[in-house]
Amino acid sequence: MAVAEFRNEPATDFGREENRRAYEAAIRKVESQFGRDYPLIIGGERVTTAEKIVSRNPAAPSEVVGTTGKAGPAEVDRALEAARKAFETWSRTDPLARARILWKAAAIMRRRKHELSATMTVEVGKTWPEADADTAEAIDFLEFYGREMARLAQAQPLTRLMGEDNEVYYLPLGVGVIHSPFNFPLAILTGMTSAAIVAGNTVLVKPSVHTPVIAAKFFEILEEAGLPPGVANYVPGDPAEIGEMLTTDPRIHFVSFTGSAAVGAKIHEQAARVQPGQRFLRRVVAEMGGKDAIIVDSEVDVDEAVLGIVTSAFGFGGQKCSACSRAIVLEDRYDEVLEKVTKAAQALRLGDPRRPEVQMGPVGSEAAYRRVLEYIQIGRGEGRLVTGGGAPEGLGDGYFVSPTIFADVDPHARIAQEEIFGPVLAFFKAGSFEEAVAIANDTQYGLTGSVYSRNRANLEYARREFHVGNLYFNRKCTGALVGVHPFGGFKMSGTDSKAGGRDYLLLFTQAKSVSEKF
Ligand SMILES: NC(=O)c1ccc[n+]([C@@H]2O[C@H](COP(=O)([O-])OP(=O)(O)OC[C@H]3O[C@@H](n4cnc5c(N)ncnc54)[C@H](O)[C@@H]3O)[C@@H](O)[C@H]2O)c1
Ligand SMILES: N[C@@H](CCC=O)C(=O)O
Repeated sequence: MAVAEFRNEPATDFGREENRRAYEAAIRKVESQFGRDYPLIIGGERVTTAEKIVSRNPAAPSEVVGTTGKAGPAEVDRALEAARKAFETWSRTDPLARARILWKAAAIMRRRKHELSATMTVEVGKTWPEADADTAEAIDFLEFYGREMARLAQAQPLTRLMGEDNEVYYLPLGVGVIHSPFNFPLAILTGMTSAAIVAGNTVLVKPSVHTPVIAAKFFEILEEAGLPPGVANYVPGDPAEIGEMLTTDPRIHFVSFTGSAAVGAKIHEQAARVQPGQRFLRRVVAEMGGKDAIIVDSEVDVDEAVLGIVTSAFGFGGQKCSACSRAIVLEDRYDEVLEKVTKAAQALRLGDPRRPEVQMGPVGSEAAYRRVLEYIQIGRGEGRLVTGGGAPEGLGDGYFVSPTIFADVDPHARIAQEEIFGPVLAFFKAGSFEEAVAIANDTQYGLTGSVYSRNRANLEYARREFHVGNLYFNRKCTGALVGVHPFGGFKMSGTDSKAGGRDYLLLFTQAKSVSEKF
C-alpha cells in the first residue's frame, strides 16, 4: 500500500490575513445558504418529508440555518432495507477500495474546510479555532481509519503450525446505527460513520436534531467521494419517535452511540434484549459524558495551570465531554489559582462567533441554555458564586451564558457530581494530593483528567490512581488528537472504545479464523 504515513491535519493559522479573509468568505457563503432544505438520503435517493427539522443559529435563533427531512418509522424501515441490501455488496468490496473512499472524502473535506467549519460556527456556535479543529479532526478520522482498515486487511501474525494454513479475517457485522451528539457535529459524526463503513458495514446515521445541516454536508461529501447508495443513509429524526426502533429493530446488528450517560444507558439496556427473529447479540459502542477534573498540586507553575483550567473549562463554552468542570486545588495554592482563573474567565470575549475576536459563543440550543441556567441556580445554593451566574447583558436573544465559577463546593454537591455541559466550573480545596485524587475519582464518570504538578512522586501516584480513560499531565484535559490520544472513558463515561486509536475498528468487525490442513 503506497499511502503516506498518517499525520494530523494542521490547525489553520488565523493570524494570517489570507486565512481570515477565507473564513469570512466562508461565513458569507454559508449565510447565503440559510433556509435551504436538505432531504433525507435513503438508498441514494433524496426523500422529502412533510415534517421538517428546523436548525437555528444559537447566537441568533431567528436565523434558520436550514431545514432537513424528519424520518419517522416508515423512513427508518425503508433505510434499514436499503442498508441491508447494500451490505450484500459493500461487505464483499475490497477493504482497500473502501479505504480509498474515505481518503477521497478527506481530500474533499480539505477543499471545503472553511465552509464546513463556518457551518458549525452558525449551526452550533463554534468559534473559528474550535470549528477549524472540529473539521481537522474529521479529516484525521477519515485518513486514520482508512489506514487502519488497510492494516487489518493484511495477513495477521499467527503462530504457525506445520502442515496447516491459518488465517484470520476481520469481517463486518451487518447493518448498524450511528447516533451522534451535537457538540462535535462533524468530527464525531465522521469518525463514528467512517469507522463503521470502512470495516464493511452499512449504516443509518441519525445526527443530533440540533446539527442536521452539517451532517447533510457530510453526506454530500460521501456521495462525491463515490460511496455506493445505501451504504450510509441520512435519517435525522426525533429520538422520542424513532430512537427505540433505531436500537431494537431485529435488523440492527450494532448501535454506535455518543452522547449523554442517561441516553447511553437506556440504549445499552434496550439493545441487550434479543428480539424475535434476531439471530445475533447486538453490539453497543457507547461514548458518554464526563465530570472531568484538573488537579493543581502545591509544586506547580500556577500560570500554566490557570491557562489549562480556563481553556478546558470554557473552550466551546464547556460543551465538551472532556471539559474541566472541577478544579481541585491543594489548599496552599487555592486562593491564588481561584483568583487568577476568575480574572482570566472574566476577560474572555463572549459574543456571536462569526466575529473572529470572539472566544466563547452561545451554548448549542435553547434546551441547553435552560439546563445550564437551572444548574447555575442550583449552584447558588451549593457554593460561593465568584463570577458569572447567568445570561450576559447586551447579546440579544442568543443562548449566551457567562463563564461561571463557584468556589468552596462540597464534592458531593449536585454541581460537583452531575454533568452540566456548559461554562460552569466548580472549585474544591484539597488538604493533600491523595485527597485531591480521591475527590477527582468520586463521581460516576471517568473520562478525562489532568494534573498540574512538578512533583514526580505525585505524578506517578496519579498515573496509577486517577481513574480516567484519558489522563493528562501539565496540559489541558481537552483536545485529544486522532492517533495520538486514543479517546474514551471508564465507568459511566462509556465503553472505553478509544476513538482515534488502533483498537477502534475491531468494535465494528468480527474475526473469522480459517484453518486448512494440508
Ligand atoms: N465520550 C465521548 O466521546 C463524548 C463525545 C461527545 C459528547 N459526549 C457527550 O454527549 C453529550 C452531549 O451531546 P448531546 O446533548 O447531543 O447528547 P444526547 O444524549 O442528548 O444525544 C446524543 C445522540 O443520541 C440521540 N438520542 C437522544 N435520545 C435518544 C434515544 N432515546 N434513543 C436513541 N437516540 C437518542 C440524539 O438524537 C443524538 O443523536 C454530553 O453528555 C457529552 O459528554 C461524549
Ligand atoms: N475528543 C474531544 C472531546 C469530545 C467530546 O466532547 C477532546 O478530547 O476534547
